[in-house]
Amino acid sequence: MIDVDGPSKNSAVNEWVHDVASLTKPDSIVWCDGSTREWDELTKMMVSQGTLIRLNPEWRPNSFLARSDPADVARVEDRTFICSENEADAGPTNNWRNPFAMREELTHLFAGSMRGRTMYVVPFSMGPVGGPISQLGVQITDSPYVVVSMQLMTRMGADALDLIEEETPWVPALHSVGAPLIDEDGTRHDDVVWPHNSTKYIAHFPETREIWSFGSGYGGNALLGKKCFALRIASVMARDEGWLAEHMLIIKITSPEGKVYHVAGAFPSACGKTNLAMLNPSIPGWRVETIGDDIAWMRPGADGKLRAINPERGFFGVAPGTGITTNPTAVDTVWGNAIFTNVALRDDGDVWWEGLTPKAPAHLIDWEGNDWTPDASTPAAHPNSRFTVTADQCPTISDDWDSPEGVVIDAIMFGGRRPTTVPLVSQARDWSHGVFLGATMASETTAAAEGAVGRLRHDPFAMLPFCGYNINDYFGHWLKVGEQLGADAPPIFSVNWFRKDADGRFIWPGFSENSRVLEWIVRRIEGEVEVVDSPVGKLPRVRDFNVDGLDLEYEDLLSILSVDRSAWSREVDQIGAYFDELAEAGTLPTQLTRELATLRANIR
Ligand SMILES: Nc1nc2c(ncn2[C@@H]2O[C@H](COP(=O)(O)OP(=O)(O)OP(=O)(O)O)[C@@H](O)[C@H]2O)c(=O)[nH]1
Ligand SMILES: O=C([O-])CC(=O)C(=O)O
Ligand SMILES: [Mn+2]
Repeated sequence: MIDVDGPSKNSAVNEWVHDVASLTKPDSIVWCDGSTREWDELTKMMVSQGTLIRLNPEWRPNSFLARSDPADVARVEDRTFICSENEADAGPTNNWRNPFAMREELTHLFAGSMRGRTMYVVPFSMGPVGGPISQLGVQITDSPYVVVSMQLMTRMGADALDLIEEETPWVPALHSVGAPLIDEDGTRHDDVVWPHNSTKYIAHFPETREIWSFGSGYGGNALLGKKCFALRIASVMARDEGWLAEHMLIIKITSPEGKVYHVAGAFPSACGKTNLAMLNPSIPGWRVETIGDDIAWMRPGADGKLRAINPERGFFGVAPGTGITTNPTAVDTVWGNAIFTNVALRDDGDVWWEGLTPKAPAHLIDWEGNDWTPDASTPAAHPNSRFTVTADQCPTISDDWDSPEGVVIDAIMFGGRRPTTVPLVSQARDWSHGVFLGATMASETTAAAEGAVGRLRHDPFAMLPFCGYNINDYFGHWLKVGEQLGADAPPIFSVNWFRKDADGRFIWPGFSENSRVLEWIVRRIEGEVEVVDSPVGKLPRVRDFNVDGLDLEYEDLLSILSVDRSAWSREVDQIGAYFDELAEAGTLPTQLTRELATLRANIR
């Protein structure tokens, strides 16, 4: 029998751990302290079990490769549920389940699910430990891979546990891979390299601020501080408390004049946040530093300005396409102390993925553990393969990246993967138009989630898979925050790096050249450049756009800086249909229908 007297000062934490252990029946319980020793022991154990492969320390010290089961490689959106008491509160974009029914179903699944395994208790802080915007949680998991990943991705361990006093709010986050090693009749099985269950549930209870995740060991399904807490549960907290929990990067920009700006940007999964967060400007005199690459918590501060923190401690970044030319900063960041999941293994014991170097090595072991040569018909690394590493290893990390009060946000960007229609950059006329730009974002799907890739879908605010409540109310909440900020509300911009030509090639070179767009945004913040008014927003005058040294045909630049009226006329119809769909399951703010009417009138 397990003792209820746990090490937490909060009796509810100890009781919950006790109750979960009684339900899941692990062999043992370990309270994680986040120490180097714990990391060393767990990684060593996983190497001996085959879950991790130690990379050659000469090239990649203290680093590991994990190969997941091919059936557990990405977020599972169709298995993700918002279990609010009323279905209407989950809204038109979420899968809903009755919380009582879901709890019952999950209780059955979790019963005995940790038999033969160790149950780890992982206290963590999202945001700097003890910070005014930070939040505390405790994850229970039977996956040591999740424990070491949480150590890189959150402030995990003894310090976080210490802060959870009897009355301190904390979020319980329960996780099991759902692969017990002992049957009910007592038969013991051998473990597999990547245990998971073909039945998966990523369940959220917004009213009681709880997370239950079953059956997956991968990324956003299993590292519960990230998408489940810092976005889905936090978006509900933010609605109730007047702040914003967003799928956004945060950067610090220093102009040649030495003036500093902080910019936040929402892009859907695998659409360029990490790359922009680590941008190496191609234009002289400009500097970009990293604050966050995936999540921003933003709050109107005492001075009335919008302040943001990155609640994470590390990066869980897309590997393919991250290379020495596209993102040398990320390549430098992962020099060591990193976990790589589903990338390829080189013969010299280092890692490789498509796009890391221009030429593939002559021989590799691919992400499924098979021999691979450059003439293979499948990629060596899975398209959603990832690196996990702490942010403090990033050479461009900003001094204020872990400032507990956060940084003042001077501009907000929204961007999707749009091969047509949406210009390279435009500025919203005002906050309400900016909310319309966020609400009408669409993007081609990527490998970050299970399902077809390259299908255009609406992804409002890049939050489609992450908003924990009714999206109509979420739009309303954004409008309210704007009203509160008033004249201090930052300007909002739409960007699109992904326009393609008739041959399917990207027109805009992207990556470090995106600094030219940032320059224009800064010039707009300063009121130094005029705009061209267009039906879709304020566009740059071509003469203001810095093209020095840029390898791009003038015609091509014009095409991505202008409005294609016939494409926009189709877009308006699509937005209209989407808004109708959303409004069937909630109250779409009238400001947004008005914005659409204005756009429709102007585009004809
Ligand atoms: N063409 C083009 N591709 C880009 C650009 N920026 C990023 N990408 C590609 O987009 C893919 C994903 O980019 P990331 O920056 O990792 O995406 P993310 O938004 O951080 O994704 P999540 O971690 O899934 O939320 C990579 O393959 C990049 O190479 C760009 O400016 N132009
Ligand atoms: O959650 C994940 O697995 C990775 C991620 O950032 C996303 O999908 O947006
Ligand atoms: Mn993300």
